Amino acid sequence: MTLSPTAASSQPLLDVRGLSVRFGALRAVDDVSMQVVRGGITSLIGPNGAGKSTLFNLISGALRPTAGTVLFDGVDVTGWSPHKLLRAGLARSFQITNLFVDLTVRENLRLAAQVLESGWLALRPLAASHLALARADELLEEFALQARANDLAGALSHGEQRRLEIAVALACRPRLLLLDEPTQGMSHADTADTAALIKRLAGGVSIVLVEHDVGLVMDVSDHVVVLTQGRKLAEGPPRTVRADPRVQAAYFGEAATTPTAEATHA
Ligand SMILES: Nc1ncnc2c1ncn2[C@@H]1O[C@H](COP(=O)(O)OP(=O)(O)OP(=O)(O)O)[C@@H](O)[C@H]1O
Repeated sequence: MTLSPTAASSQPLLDVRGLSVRFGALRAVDDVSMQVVRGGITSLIGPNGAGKSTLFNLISGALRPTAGTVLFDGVDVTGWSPHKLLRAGLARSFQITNLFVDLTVRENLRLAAQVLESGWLALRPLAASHLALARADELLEEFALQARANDLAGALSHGEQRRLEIAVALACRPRLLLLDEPTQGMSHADTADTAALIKRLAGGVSIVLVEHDVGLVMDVSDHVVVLTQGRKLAEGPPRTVRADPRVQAAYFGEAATTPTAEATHA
């Protein structure tokens, strides 16, 4: 499927308008609007339970909103299935890895890349899927996973699995990539590598990042959106958001005023 390129390139790639969802009485996401421009990294931060993953679920089609719209490249994609969104160029990675642990690393990438192939080609035997195989090999190289290509995904280290997860999400060459806590559970070294990887990827794909590591967010982001209790509290460039007293009070707390935190994140 191709989205009609009616929009000027100055139009936001993603335009979320008044998005809401309730779970019973809980307004998990409450009238949130945000825009993602083409290129660069937009991060979504907020305390536990703020609604970050739920907002990702609404944007990526895993949940249907009770109100609001999602425009992707000018097209109303509200309520589209994750698969349909993926084919349109919107992919996501998950907080908990979503790999086929009993398949090899290359197989995981090849299966993900098959979305690239349309119509009858996709029904051909897997071995004949040349495009997908070529894309898998490209990603193995790009993500420095060649040495692990024939190992089961379940045998990878946690850091390698998270890296593979991002590679899988990129297999179909999306225009927008939603990354849900890519450094969760990672060592300090793996986190630093992931920050560098995210920066590098942003040259080719627009990224929306949910991340608890505020230092990483302030380092890699072009734009930061802060959620609390399902609502948008603030947004702007990292420095501006960091300095916003409402954000400091609601999210950063005391740490934001300490010299160490300022030196690290400002
Ligand atoms: N399927 C669901 N059913 C009921 N309540 C839910 C459901 N999913 C999320 N919630 C609730 O919605 C609120 C927002 O949760 P969400 O996971 O989006 O927050 P978050 O900002 O991603 O948190 P965290 O940083 O801990 O991952 C929380 O109160 C959570 O308990």
